[in-house]
Amino acid sequence: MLRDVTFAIEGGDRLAIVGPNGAGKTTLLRCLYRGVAPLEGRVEIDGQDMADLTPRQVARRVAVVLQEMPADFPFTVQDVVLMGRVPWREGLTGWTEQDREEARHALGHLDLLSLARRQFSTLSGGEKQRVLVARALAQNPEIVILDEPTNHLDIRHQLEILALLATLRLTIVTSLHDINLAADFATHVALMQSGRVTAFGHPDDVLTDHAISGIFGVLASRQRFAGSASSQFSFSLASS
Ligand SMILES: Nc1ncnc2c1ncn2[C@@H]1O[C@H](COP(=O)(O)OP(=O)(O)OP(=O)(O)O)[C@@H](O)[C@H]1O
Repeated sequence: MLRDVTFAIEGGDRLAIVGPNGAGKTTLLRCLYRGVAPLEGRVEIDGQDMADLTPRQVARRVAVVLQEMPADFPFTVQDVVLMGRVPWREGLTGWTEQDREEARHALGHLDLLSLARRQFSTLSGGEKQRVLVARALAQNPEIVILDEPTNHLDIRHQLEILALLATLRLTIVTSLHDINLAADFATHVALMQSGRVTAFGHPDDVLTDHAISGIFGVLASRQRFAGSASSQFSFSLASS
């Protein structure tokens, strides 16, 4: 259950939702892409209540990359990425050249062209994750919502996917467990605990030692490096 959640982001912002297991990150994301309707309150996109939009109107503006992957999915990588074009399809016509071009472009962006003809079900977890991001990009959305997009990825692909998302002129809303990745990637952070957003703002203002220590029940300490904008959190158990 979410309570008292109010925030706004602008086009082009990158929002990371950070918080412990069960804090409500996935539930908040579901509300944002209209996977569930809020019991109270509303989600607006450009001042319009999302509930007033058709699923197709939402899908043309918002692409979603979820953690759950279909186990047995008899499609090739190329087919899966083309599915991102469904909201743009008119009537019962087949794929247009533009659909195929958008899909190719997205596959190239995610370094997946060599896997285009493979069965999706035969890919590794990380490869599947990249295919689902490619499908979201082929959808040509304004907003991409991702639930733990780096979950199955090795460190290089984690950095690559977040760097790619950061270079696209899209609005990104993503849950992230890795606080260091969130601090580097996001323009805004929403810190969540027990269904509430307890802090919202610039990563430097929200991701403080005190806030992270309190919310996760650990000792968090952020080290900043001389002459560099980057920083690194280190963590230890509060009792150790
Ligand atoms: N469909 C549901 N019915 C009942 N409770 C639910 C449902 N979905 C989520 N919850 C509960 O709501 C709370 C928030 O869950 P949510 O999945 O949003 O957390 P989360 O922050 O994404 O957690 P995690 O980091 O573990 O993925 C949890 O206590 C969860 O058990």
